[in-house]
Amino acid sequence: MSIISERTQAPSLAVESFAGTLDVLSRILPARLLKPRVAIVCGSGLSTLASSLRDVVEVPYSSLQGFGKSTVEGHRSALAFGLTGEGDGIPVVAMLGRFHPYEGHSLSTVVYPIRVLARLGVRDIIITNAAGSLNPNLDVGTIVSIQDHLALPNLTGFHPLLGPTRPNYPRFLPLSTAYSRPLRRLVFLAAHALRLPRDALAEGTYAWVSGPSYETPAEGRFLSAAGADVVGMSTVPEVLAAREEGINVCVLSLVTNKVVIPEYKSVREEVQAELAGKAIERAPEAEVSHEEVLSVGKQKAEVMKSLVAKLIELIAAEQEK
Ligand SMILES: O=P(O)(O)O[C@H]1O[C@H](CO)[C@@H](O)[C@H]1O
Ligand SMILES: Nc1nc2[nH]cnc2c(=O)[nH]1
Repeated sequence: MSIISERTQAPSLAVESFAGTLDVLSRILPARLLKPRVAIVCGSGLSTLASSLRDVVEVPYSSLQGFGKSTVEGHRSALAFGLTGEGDGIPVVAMLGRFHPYEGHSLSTVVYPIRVLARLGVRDIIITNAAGSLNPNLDVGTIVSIQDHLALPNLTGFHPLLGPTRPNYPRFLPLSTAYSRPLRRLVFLAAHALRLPRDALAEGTYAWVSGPSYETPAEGRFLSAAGADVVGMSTVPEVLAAREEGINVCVLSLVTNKVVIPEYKSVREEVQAELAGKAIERAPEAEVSHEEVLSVGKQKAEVMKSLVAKLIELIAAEQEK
């Protein structure tokens, strides 16, 4: 998959086979689950976000035309339809696993499920991810409500909305209000209702990179200097497709590791200190791993789950107004 082939394949049109997908869903799902009002995208290690749903019907991606297969550990490959909240319940759909371009998926495949969710009637989407911290104030375990993004791939031609103009879609999508302010407000109200500690939830900007390598320290400093607080390899294409489809977007990043390590010191300083007989303060040389990312996801699963469940309740109440 090269940028050129992405450009020339008219990505937004290539794999659209909505009728088939919707037909399968309408045959499998009971009527009360077929029209979800809110969707969740579960990030790396966060599939348990859907475990608070009841009356769940899981539909494997393999049975849905146009869907790829998630190949990353910590991502399953199914849609989970279910209910949350009291009484009749609020119909919700969760993507248990997403697609990343680094897996070899085209950008059109990456965003295809979002377009299907739009056709099911989803009006609000909560997109979650695991991310590295670029901001010294954001510690591992912090949940970050994303208010903006910095997407170098988009600015340099790797963009999910490239392709011929389509009827009923904006040619030039504005993004200045992509991260819904009303939904971000509800995130903080949900945290308040749950009495989460003040530092459990922060606000910040997400940098999208293609991966699959993690950042070098210099890349981390670069993204931080450019204004990003956390970095990850997903989410932004989904946000763009959701906005193009008219869905309100809320993004929650779980900080799973630090990318910018403030104590960074040069080897030269270390050697000079050593030669001068001074005590050597070695720079930490930690390496991030996907196992570490998944393990933080596991540790924080409960708090993420309760925040998302409360947020859905508040969203549903707003939808009813
Ligand atoms: O963004 P999600 O899918 O949560 O996953 C994040 O974790 C993986 C790296 O550990 C990358 O895929 C990165 O994007
Ligand atoms: N690019 C990137 N993605 C991540 N996902 C979880 N942690 C990281 C990280 O440090 N960098």
